[in-house]
Amino acid sequence: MGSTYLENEIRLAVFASGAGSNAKKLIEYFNNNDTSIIKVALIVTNKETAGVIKIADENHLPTLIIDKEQFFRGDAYVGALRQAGVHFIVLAGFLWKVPAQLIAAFPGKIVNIHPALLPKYGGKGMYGNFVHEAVISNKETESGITIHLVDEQYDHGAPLFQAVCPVLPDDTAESLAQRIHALEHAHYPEVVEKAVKAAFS
Ligand SMILES: Nc1nc2c(c(=O)[nH]1)N[C@@H](CN(C=O)c1ccc(C(=O)N[C@@H](CCC(=O)O)C(=O)O)cc1)CN2
Ligand SMILES: NCC(=O)N[C@@H]1O[C@H](COP(=O)([O-])[O-])[C@@H](O)[C@H]1O
Repeated sequence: MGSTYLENEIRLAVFASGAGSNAKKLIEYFNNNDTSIIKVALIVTNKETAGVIKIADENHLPTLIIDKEQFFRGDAYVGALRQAGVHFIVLAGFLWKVPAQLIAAFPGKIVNIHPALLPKYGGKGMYGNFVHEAVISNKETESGITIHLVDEQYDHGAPLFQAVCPVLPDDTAESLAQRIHALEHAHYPEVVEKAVKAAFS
């Protein structure tokens, strides 16, 4: 994957498995801002049907579609990410566990957004509407988002930011997801910007 890019750019790879609404907000925040040296440079997905691919195409961004064998038992795509000049990784609805090899290649430079108030409602199986269904089932009166550094366990890395929203008595997983998405879109880009600046300061 050939790339030409400005030497002073800090290049992000956004990993996503789904619709990509967070990826879209990150692209709009960084790539539509002429004063930012931080840019989304690559979209990485494990799903050939992911909506995030269309978002990448609409924004003239390259997409890397990864497979399990190389990701978990090969080089974890470290070579391809280096060739693309990637400096920092942002997980945005990515549904595979990032392997130790990739974490080691980007120490302190991988962040994730989780649609709940960790440490509750995290871990294997806790993604998408499964999270919101568990929150509602447990009659929680509030939920929110957690943005954290990524370590080798799911949803275990150092927290960077949390925001809270109410859970209403008549909420469904879909209505709560909509409220959570609004929090994500409002906060993720700025928290990513702060984390990237801290990593490269
Ligand atoms: N090493 C890490 N990798 C990932 C983390 C992390 O914190 N450390 N966060 C996840 C994102 N995530 C929650 O925020 C999450 C995503 C997916 C799962 C999960 O249970 N996945 C299933 C597979 C689902 C599929 O393939 O469709 C599974 O592992 O069985 C839990 C949490 C991203 N990676
Ligand atoms: N545990 C991981 C997890 O559930 N991540 C969640 O996936 C959604 C992706 O939405 P998007 O594709 O529209 O950005 C987001 O709500 C994100 O918090």
